[in-house]
Amino acid sequence: MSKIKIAVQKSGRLNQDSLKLLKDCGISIDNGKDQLKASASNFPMEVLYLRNGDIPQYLRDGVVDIAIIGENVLIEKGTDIITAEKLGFSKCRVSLAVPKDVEYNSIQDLDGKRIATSYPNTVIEYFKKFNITPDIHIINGSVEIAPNIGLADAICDIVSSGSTLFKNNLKEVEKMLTSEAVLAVSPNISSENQEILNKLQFRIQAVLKGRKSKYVLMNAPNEKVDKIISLLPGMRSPTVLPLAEEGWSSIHTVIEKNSFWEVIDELKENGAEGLLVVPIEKMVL
Ligand SMILES: Nc1ncnc2c1ncn2[C@@H]1O[C@H](COP(=O)(O)OP(=O)(O)OP(=O)(O)O)[C@@H](O)[C@H]1O
Ligand SMILES: O=P(O)(O)OC[C@H]1O[C@H](OP(=O)(O)OP(=O)(O)O)[C@H](O)[C@@H]1O
Ligand SMILES: [Mg+2]
Repeated sequence: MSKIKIAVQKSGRLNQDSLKLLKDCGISIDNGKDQLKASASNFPMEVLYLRNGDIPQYLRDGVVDIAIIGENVLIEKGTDIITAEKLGFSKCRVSLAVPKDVEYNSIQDLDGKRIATSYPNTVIEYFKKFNITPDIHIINGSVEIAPNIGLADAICDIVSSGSTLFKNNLKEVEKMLTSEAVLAVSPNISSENQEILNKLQFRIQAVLKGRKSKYVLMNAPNEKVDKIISLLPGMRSPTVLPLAEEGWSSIHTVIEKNSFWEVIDELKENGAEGLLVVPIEKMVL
């Protein structure tokens, strides 16, 4: 029987969340120490641990069928590769930054300036829109140090909290793109492995929907139930069950994770008591 080959980052920012996602999909991977290849014991899958930056080429060559990779790397090196699913972790942006004390009005200020980056194609594409040809210096790490050591006038790199920029006396001046981890697919995937991918994607979607939602339970006097239901931003109509105590009901529903805080005060004001918010492991609609 065929097995789908998935590339997961060997070490770095994506590694743990990628393995956690597979685990939450019910896939057990037999990991030996320092192994670069591992098999799943309960799903037709082989995991290859690779460098994030190398993955687009492996997908193109068909060495792997699918991968969990930073979207920004696909934009830089793999515009021909299909994104099957956004995975909701490793969120960041790719930005241009200049030294804090440099005056910056528009991107035209960077015309003729030296830009240090690990993402040359992304910079070239972005500058094309403004008819500027950047003077790019490719660096593969610690890009933020470049202006301080006189290697460049500006940088283009990943920004998340902004603390690396801050520590290096830089300010973000252009947000070029946003990125998160994605499930990418080789253009050469076989039809057999495409079927396995469909099964995996079904599981991933159920896990991601579960992560975005909460199961909410509360008690209320019967005469307040209709009003409370009207306040709940639910999936469908909530479940209402009678409590052992005469005249009281329990209301159950699923709501989007963050919307709970927006409605909690109103629910309480309208008679809801004993509210419970419970995580959801998987959700199939
Ligand atoms: N500070 C950050 N916050 C959130 N996401 C980030 C951050 N830095 C990087 N990422 C995302 O995680 C991905 C992997 O980053 P990481 O620094 O671990 O590896 P890398 O240096 O790009 O790759 P390689 O595996 O080739 O060494 C990036 O492509 C980006 O999508
Ligand atoms: O805005 P922040 O939250 O400070 O994050 C941004 C930093 O994170 C990444 O580096 P990472 O820590 O992955 O180190 P690396 O250069 O070794 O990949 C990125 O290259 C930035 O330097
Ligand atoms: Mg990094």
